[in-house]
Amino acid sequence: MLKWGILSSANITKRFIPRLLKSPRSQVIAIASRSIEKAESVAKEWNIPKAYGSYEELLTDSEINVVYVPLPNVLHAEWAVRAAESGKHCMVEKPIATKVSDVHKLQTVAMENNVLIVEGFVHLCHPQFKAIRDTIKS
Ligand SMILES: NC(=O)C1=CN([C@@H]2O[C@H](COP(=O)(O)OP(=O)(O)OC[C@H]3O[C@@H](n4cnc5c(N)ncnc54)[C@H](OP(=O)(O)O)[C@@H]3O)[C@@H](O)[C@H]2O)C=CC1
Ligand SMILES: O=C1OC[C@@H](O)[C@H](O)[C@H]1O
Repeated sequence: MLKWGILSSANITKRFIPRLLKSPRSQVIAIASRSIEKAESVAKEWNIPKAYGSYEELLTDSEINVVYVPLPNVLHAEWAVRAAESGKHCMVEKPIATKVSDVHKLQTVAMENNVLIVEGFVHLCHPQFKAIRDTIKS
């Protein structure tokens, strides 16, 4: 079972959380925000059991085994590293990082901590790219 912790009350969580709640393989355990009031408000909206007033606190929750990182792009690598170092798998919003050196760091930290770090690269599944692939093949 994927037991998710969500880092922030980003707008995209309004689209991500309802999809997760439909998945039989996922449970949303906690949400964190820099503001405990915001975290509690999002938690109440979606019946998420735990709310934290800092991202650090969420990463200490041993019930969570995968973290969703929808922070501003420049913070993706830092928090993916911190999640991996806390022993948690990580799904990072696109772009996974803003520097090639950070991508290399993510590869290293994932291997060292035996976790997966994946990018939520929505465009791979977009119909327009399927159409391009189909056109190239034909
Ligand atoms: N896959 C997809 O289809 C889409 C992906 N995205 C990606 O998702 C990510 C989030 O986008 P979006 O939802 O628009 O982001 P928002 O600006 O709505 O949210 C980002 C959140 O990050 C937190 N945060 C932490 N530090 C800062 C800071 N210094 N300044 C501002 N916010 C901060 C805030 O949460 P809090 O206050 O709760 O701590 C804030 O709500 C981006 O990486 C974007 O590229 C966006 C749209 C679609
Ligand atoms: O990456 C994206 O894909 C889906 C869009 O709705 C979103 O605005 C964009 O950031």
